[in-house]
Amino acid sequence: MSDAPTLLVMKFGGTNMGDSRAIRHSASLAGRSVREGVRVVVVVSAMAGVTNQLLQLADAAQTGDIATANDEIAAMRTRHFTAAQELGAAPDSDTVREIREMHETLRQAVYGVYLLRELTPRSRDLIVAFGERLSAPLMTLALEQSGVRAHHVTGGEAGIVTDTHFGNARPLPTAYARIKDRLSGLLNAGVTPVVAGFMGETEQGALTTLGRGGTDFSATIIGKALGATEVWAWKDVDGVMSADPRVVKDARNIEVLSYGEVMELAYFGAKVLHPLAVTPLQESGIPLRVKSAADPDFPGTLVQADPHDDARHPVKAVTAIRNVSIINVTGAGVLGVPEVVASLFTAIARENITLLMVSQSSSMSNVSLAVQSLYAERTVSALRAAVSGELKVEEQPGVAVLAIVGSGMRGQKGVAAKLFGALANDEVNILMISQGSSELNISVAVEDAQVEHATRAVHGAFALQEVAGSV
Ligand SMILES: Nc1ncnc2c1ncn2[C@@H]1O[C@H](COP(=O)(O)OP(=O)(O)O)[C@@H](O)[C@H]1O
Ligand SMILES: N[C@@H](CC(=O)OP(=O)(O)O)C(=O)O
Repeated sequence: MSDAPTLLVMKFGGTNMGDSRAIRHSASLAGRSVREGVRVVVVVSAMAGVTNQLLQLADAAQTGDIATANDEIAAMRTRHFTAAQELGAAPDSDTVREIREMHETLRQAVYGVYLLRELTPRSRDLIVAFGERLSAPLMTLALEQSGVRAHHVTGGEAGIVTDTHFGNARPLPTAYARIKDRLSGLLNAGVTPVVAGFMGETEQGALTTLGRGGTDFSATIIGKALGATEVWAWKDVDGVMSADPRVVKDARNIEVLSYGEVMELAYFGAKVLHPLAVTPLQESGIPLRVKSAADPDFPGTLVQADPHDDARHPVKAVTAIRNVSIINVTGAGVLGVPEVVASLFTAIARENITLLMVSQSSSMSNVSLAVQSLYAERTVSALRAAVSGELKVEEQPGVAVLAIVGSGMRGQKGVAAKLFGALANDEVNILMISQGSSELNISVAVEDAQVEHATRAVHGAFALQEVAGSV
């Protein structure tokens, strides 16, 4: 960064909000910049594990198991009370009262699901967003305790107005002016806004969520709205790594990535960022920094507009999506008819299912589609309905998609050969192959049981442990 930042949006994820110690440390990271005269907006995720717990208890209520749902809510309340107490909240404080009231509202919402035995995407969103609504007051408390004036708001109160795609909502163009309007007052008054991430609300005021991992997206939406100097996503890793460090022990931090590269990585399973997180930053060119909360002075990964290529190392990272199914559509001759292929894709689009990979045999007797196994049944039914018995539609489960990513592979010869060679040496069978015309990635479908050692083999073959981060 050449100039000192004037406004930073800082995102803290579930791990960095996991307990009172983690929250106090996160608050100290934000406080450090505030004390240096930087205006900071803090965006928080739910305490680690809470989002999954909320999803599970909502399902329990829907199936009639209200006792389990209530036990989970009680355990969650204890966890938030404990954190508040450890952060110094008195039993009669605003924070404790707010946490108590929110759990009561949550209990009522879950009871409604139990009575109706119905969990709509809209009610699931309302329930699942309580995690972030509950962690925001804890961050405010920690900031106030460290001498930073702070005030928390929900995503809707912060101005994040979205469409009505519950569970996967997108900001409306009007959101940006509204966010600026809502948050500037606090910032101008010297108050640090704490925004509950992951959520927005419709024009009618119904709560929406932005998809799993959506707090990254909340932060970049706010960053764009306020014209932030940078957006900082604090993580439990050094930055974006050359592979998932849980799978590849010697994965290295990548110093610089382009928006496009990060999107490919996130799309192909690198859980480190939400796939759409960089999209709000693309037009304005605002950089995103992925930083380690454990090592705040380490520069982490800078994500920016320009590619930063190193001709010697065209591939920057290897990543994988697990739990994938290949859907094979076969039927000699029929698939050669353009209308038939069009009807397959129309059926998929109608179901709003994301295709991870597509390939068609040149004899036109087979089309293979890779989808997350979660959507396999729906995909098979939709395709069978679309081709009405003329073609065979079958699921092949137990697949994973492995991708190598890097803008430097554009026009480079031998990259695919090296990938296939590494997989062959490791006795990994390739089920499908695809390369986008942008040449930012090459992806292959392999058996899920082989994906971890395949990832390590590919990481080694491209010598990522030696070069990533040293560009
Ligand atoms: N290429 C990668 N680089 C860094 N982390 C990765 C990568 N792929 C997967 N991960 C995983 O992503 C995790 C961080 O993402 P996440 O837990 O969603 O962050 P947070 O909740 O703190 O925002 C890491 O613990 C790591 O295991
Ligand atoms: N809590 C939400 C949103 C989120 O972004 O969380 P995290 O930052 O912990 O990945 C989720 O689990 O999906």
